[in-house]
Amino acid sequence: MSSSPYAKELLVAQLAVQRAALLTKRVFHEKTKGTVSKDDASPVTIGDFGAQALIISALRANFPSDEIVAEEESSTLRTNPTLRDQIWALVRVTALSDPSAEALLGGAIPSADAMLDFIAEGNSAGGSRGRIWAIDPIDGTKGFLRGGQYAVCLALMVDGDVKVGVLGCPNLPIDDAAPLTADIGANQTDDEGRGVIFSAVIDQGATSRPLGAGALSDQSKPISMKPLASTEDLAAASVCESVEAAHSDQSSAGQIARKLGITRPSVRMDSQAKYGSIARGAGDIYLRLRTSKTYQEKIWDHAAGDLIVREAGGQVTDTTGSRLDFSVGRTLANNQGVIAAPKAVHGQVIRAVQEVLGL
Ligand SMILES: Nc1ncnc2c1ncn2[C@@H]1O[C@H](COP(=O)(O)O)[C@@H](O)[C@H]1OP(=O)(O)O
Ligand SMILES: [Mg+2]
Ligand SMILES: [Mg+2]
Ligand SMILES: [Mg+2]
Repeated sequence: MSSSPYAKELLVAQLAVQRAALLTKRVFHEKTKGTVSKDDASPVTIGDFGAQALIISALRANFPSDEIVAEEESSTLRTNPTLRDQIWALVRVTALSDPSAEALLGGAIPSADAMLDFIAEGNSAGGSRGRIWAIDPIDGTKGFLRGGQYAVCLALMVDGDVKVGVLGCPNLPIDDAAPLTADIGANQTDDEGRGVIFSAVIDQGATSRPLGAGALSDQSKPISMKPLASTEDLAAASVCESVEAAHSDQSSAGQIARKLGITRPSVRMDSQAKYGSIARGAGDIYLRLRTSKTYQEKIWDHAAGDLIVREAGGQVTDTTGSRLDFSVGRTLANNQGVIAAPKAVHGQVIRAVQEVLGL
């Protein structure tokens, strides 16, 4: 193993994300996905819980004293043995089908109860001190359920700063040069040519590699944002935004694009696949404009993507132009929305955002 900073964290994170992504793919092909509604009416499936259990067990085997902020909690499973057992069966069969990374990932989870305990360990309050991992086991659960884009997301923060970010995107093309496709309508789950892991380590650049099983042979390729520099470049840019109108103000995004001279319709896709897509130059700009004054973005929805885009030559801020602040807990309480774009044009994009939003 190379001795560059965070080499072990990167390797463990990639293997854990890969294994969790295999689990989610398995769930997609099952008839019962165990979908239940959470208190906020958003869906969660056996895939979300199972992926979170696998990632936390891998982190615990390697970094026992790190803190973990993860999206899902285990309390509903403790009173729902049927759901718990479905997840347990899935976790076991996935680990068996991915044997070659066993040594690094710490061996099998011993029991269903131990699995629930792992899921529950993602309850850190976050903050500005020490090593904290952020996990979104399935980001874009709605996209996942409809066969569109979703991402398995893992990031390490140290003293509030993201140092390592990994995104597993099972339904994106492996080919970094493949054009963007909108999420709705197309079945994007055929295995052929799809499945990619984006990674970044602070000051070491960003990469992509195919998502597979087991050991990671060296197939990482450096990725970079498209080098937009001029107003003409901007006019040909493509904008990525959420599928869900409730997650981002699509009408303001349309006005911003027009102000920048952009003529192409925006590409709507679920999840942090948007960050990965612009980081490899398949898209150019990610706009996320808040729709409510009360919703606070969650750190697990942005930490990995933020680093991957910045390491690929992009700039990521909120609509006021401030960097995303991962140091204040489980949410981005200090930020409003997200604007990600190639460095050279980010200022121009922010000006258009502020004119349209009246900031
Ligand atoms: N009102 C909201 N504004 C912005 N993001 C939201 C909102 N409600 C939920 N989300 C989160 O947006 C993420 C998906 O983003 P995208 O639209 O880019 O695919 C999900 O993690 C989802 O969280 P949750 O898991 O709680 O549903
Ligand atoms: Mg969710
Ligand atoms: Mg999410
Ligand atoms: Mg999620």
